[in-house]
Amino acid sequence: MSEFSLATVNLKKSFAEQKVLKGISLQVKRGEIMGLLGPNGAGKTTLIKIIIGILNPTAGQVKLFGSKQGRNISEDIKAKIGVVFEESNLYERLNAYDNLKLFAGINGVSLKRVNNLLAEFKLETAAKRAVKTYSKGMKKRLMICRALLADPELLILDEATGGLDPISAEIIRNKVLELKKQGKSILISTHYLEEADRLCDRVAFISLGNLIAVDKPAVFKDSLHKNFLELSFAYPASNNFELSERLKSFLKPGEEYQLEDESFKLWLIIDQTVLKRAVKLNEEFKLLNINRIEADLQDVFKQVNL
Ligand SMILES: Nc1ncnc2c1ncn2[C@@H]1O[C@H](COP(=O)(O)OP(=O)(O)OP(=O)(O)O)[C@@H](O)[C@H]1O
Repeated sequence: MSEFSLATVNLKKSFAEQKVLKGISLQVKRGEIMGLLGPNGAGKTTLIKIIIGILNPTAGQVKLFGSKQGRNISEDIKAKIGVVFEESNLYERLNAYDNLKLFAGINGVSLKRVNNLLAEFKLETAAKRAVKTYSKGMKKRLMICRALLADPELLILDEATGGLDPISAEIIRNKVLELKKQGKSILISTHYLEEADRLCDRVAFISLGNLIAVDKPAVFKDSLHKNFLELSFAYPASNNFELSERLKSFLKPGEEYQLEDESFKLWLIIDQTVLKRAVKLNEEFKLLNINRIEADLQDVFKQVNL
């Protein structure tokens, strides 16, 4: 059994003169949640379409569960993959139950599983209502149910969590984490960096068809060395010049301050001396607020896509 559910090897794709993928080699391990991040037009959807065999690559290879794929992906491999795209693939006039029943019939899946999925995704009470009356979040939950009918080993979500209400987003997130616990692999393409940070074991940054970097979110964030204590102190705006001079002499290189109406803020680098220095300031000024500021994936995204 291969360690990887999915591997692409130097995958390239051109549409006429436009080189959309320029040699992507990406691996998703079993039991791993991999995030695919990148600006609009980076090539994320094209990559996913090649992985599941909707598009053929111009060059390179896709390996699924250890086996090299040719032009057509075999039916038994297809059955191990569930995919959710941004656009709906549901029958709007049918209700949720009949939608799933239809696809369950095609895939030889039991009606018990249909009922279980509707319950897990909190769609039981609406199951007999036409899908056209559903909210965006409910439709998305149903699309995921559809993708999970055949209990796939690899679930691919392309922009599947965008613009959802918090309840639907939470149901989907919890389900993704549960699937991971069962040893399934999940590839998520998303613009929601906070979500990628919370969910993904590793994230891959794609820009202009190149794979820029792949690593754990924490490794990317740590690499930015953004780790500050943000302190706010009260200060009557009487002698700003004197205060500025005082703060300039206090701050280390890389630290900053900002004067506000009745207060000032400063950002101290978190190191072994930070608490001692914060206490010293607190003897001089009245402390209003204290926060820890760390890099997030938004900062990493900006850095990577410069
Ligand atoms: N069938 C096609 N024919 C021609 N060009 C295409 C085709 N499909 C995609 N492209 C182009 O390939 C580039 C990458 O598109 P893709 O949809 O893969 O990006 P993406 O990273 O998924 O973007 P987004 O985040 O906006 O969904 C875009 O410039 C797009 O116009």
